[in-house]
Amino acid sequence: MNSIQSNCPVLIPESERKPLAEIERAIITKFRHKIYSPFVRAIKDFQLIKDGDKVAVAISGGKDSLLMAKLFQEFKNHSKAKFEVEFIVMDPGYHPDIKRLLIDNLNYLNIPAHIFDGKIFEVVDRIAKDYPCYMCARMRRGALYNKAKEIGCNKLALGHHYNDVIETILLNVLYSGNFKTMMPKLKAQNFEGMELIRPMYYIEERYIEQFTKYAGIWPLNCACMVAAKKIGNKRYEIKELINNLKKDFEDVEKSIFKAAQNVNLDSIIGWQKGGQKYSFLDFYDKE
Ligand SMILES: Nc1ncnc2c1ncn2[C@@H]1O[C@H](COP(=O)(O)OP(=O)(O)OP(=O)(O)O)[C@@H](O)[C@H]1O
Repeated sequence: MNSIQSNCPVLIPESERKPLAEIERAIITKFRHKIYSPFVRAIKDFQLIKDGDKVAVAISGGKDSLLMAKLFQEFKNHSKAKFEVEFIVMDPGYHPDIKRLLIDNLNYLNIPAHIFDGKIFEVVDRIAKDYPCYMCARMRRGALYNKAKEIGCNKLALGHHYNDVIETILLNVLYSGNFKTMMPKLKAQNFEGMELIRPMYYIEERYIEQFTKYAGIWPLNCACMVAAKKIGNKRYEIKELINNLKKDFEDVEKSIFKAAQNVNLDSIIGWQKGGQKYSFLDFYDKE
């Protein structure tokens, strides 16, 4: 657990880093339709932010959450919503070179963040060698909620995007035999009063990549020091599967995404709600 892994896809910038003012302007001009508008639309559609909210924007240093931080700054400058924003970064035990790159990006992009140590890689490597990702994700979520709460926030924003949602649906169907999507918001189970929000829900990953390359930023990618290439695999396989499906059916992603908004309970055998299991038979003779 001591080297930076090298097997992940790397985003290569198109050019030198653009000046900050240009990057910020591009969010609301060049990338308005592809990025800024879907961000605002998700906030409105799913009622992600209310007046008086204090949102902790969680930044890993990857392309998605760096952009999310800038989107929040733009949204705060341009909308009438009365809310506060804090930026939080948990260092899970990044390689020193990775951490340097992360801090350099935050400084360059003018994102004032609370950076705190999570020591998660070390613990996960010690106690959960065989299932590091599950453990890491759980510990990370807990650490982020804790920090958000400590600095007075009631919401935690994560940088999951449109393609994460689609891949999650397919991963569940194909590998777990259930139909579950990633929710645009949910109430934290162990942190009373806290909510998790995903304002990048409608933003397609290819546009995040385009933006990042355009801005000339080198984001962190796969900074994990524990599971190396091992885990990302299922997600990469699903990505490849979807890309293959798209060759024959261009709108396949839209269909998968929409499937979670159009579930017809009259044509479902069984489902769960609030931890309780139901069967169509429970209702069959009553109808
Ligand atoms: N170390 C961290 N500190 C703060 N937030 C984090 C950290 N790791 C993950 N997150 C949050 O959780 C989200 C999902 O994490 P995941 O590892 O799946 O990221 P990702 O898909 O690679 O996105 P990103 O490009 O933002 O890293 C991130 O977008 C970010 O909001």
